[in-house]
Amino acid sequence: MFPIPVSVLTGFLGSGKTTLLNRLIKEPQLADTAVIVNEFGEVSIDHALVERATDGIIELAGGCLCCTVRGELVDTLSDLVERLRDGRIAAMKRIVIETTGLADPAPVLHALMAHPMLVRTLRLDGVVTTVDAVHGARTLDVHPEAVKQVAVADRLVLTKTDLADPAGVADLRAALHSLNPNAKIREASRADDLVSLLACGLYDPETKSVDVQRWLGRAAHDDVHDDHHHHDHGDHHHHHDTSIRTFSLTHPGPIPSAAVEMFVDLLQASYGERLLRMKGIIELSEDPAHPLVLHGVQTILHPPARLPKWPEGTRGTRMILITKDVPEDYVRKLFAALTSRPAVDTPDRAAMTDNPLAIAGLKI
Ligand SMILES: Nc1nc2c(ncn2[C@@H]2O[C@H](COP(=O)(O)OP(=O)(O)OP(=O)(O)O)[C@@H](O)[C@H]2O)c(=O)[nH]1
Repeated sequence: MFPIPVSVLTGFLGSGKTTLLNRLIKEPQLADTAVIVNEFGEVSIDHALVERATDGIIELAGGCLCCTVRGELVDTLSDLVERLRDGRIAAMKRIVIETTGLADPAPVLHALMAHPMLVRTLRLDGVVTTVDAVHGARTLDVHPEAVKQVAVADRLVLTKTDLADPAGVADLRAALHSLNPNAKIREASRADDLVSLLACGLYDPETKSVDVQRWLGRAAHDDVHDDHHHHDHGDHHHHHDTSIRTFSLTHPGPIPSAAVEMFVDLLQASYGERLLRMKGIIELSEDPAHPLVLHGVQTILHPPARLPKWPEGTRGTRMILITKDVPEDYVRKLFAALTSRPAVDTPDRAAMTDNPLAIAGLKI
């Protein structure tokens, strides 16, 4: 039964991790796979979006997998191993951990390679990193986490090549190759043999760049000093990058599609690529029985999808926004106005619809 191979699935915000995971777990050969997804934000959306009828999906709540819930990841894995040992759960062939898009993968890998109990029972079997072909190059320039995710990978999966300009894709491939010459690059649209994507062999930091070895070393250092100086390691940019914020918006009742459209249009027009990620499950007035799933990734709004029914009988609208330099207060007021829940000093939807940009007291 042991050691159980563990795959880490990482990649920047909205780069297609869950989409790939959904394809993977449908493969019959991967039927006995436990999936651990890292939930971000206060409301649960990711769980609803991983398409699996049975359980076997474990959610880690709150924040970034690499820092705040690293302890929780270790606890979850230890607990899983315990339950396997005494037969409380059926044997599994593999564990897949999907990190959040902003996660620095180094501490997660370090935990898997250095934790005394986990190294005996689990075997890190590779890191798969998704890279969005539309935004990838720019994201690598702006977000150091994205560079690390690429650098630690065994396999790089290019997503959204169907939406990208081919010359840009060629440049991106070259950039990826120079960041991580040993990783195989595949296109999600062509990845027919999905199972082989996961089986990478024992994870070997030696084949990675010198930077990766330094990052992993740094993660070890973090462990030793965990209690004392949590936040003073320069590599943890997202802790210090206070301009990046995650917040959620909820509304208990249905929302007209025109209001949803206006909300998303205004946000995208105003903030563009600063709207790093938007993810929502929406109860539409026009069709409340079928949840609408919205995915925004920087400047792109993907075609909305419908779920056949509400997960766990929950209705209403939940949205998660991950933003850079976007005033949360403005977004909240806009959402309140469009959902006809006027906050103090905020006009209602009718007033907004007439002249949405002229909201008293609101500046973009
Ligand atoms: N056209 C196209 N869309 C894709 C592709 N891969 C993913 N998407 C879309 O991109 C959006 C985001 O995909 P997800 O799989 O949720 O991305 P993620 O990396 O899990 O996102 P996070 O929740 O931020 O971690 C969804 O609307 C997907 O349908 C692709 O290869 N082509």
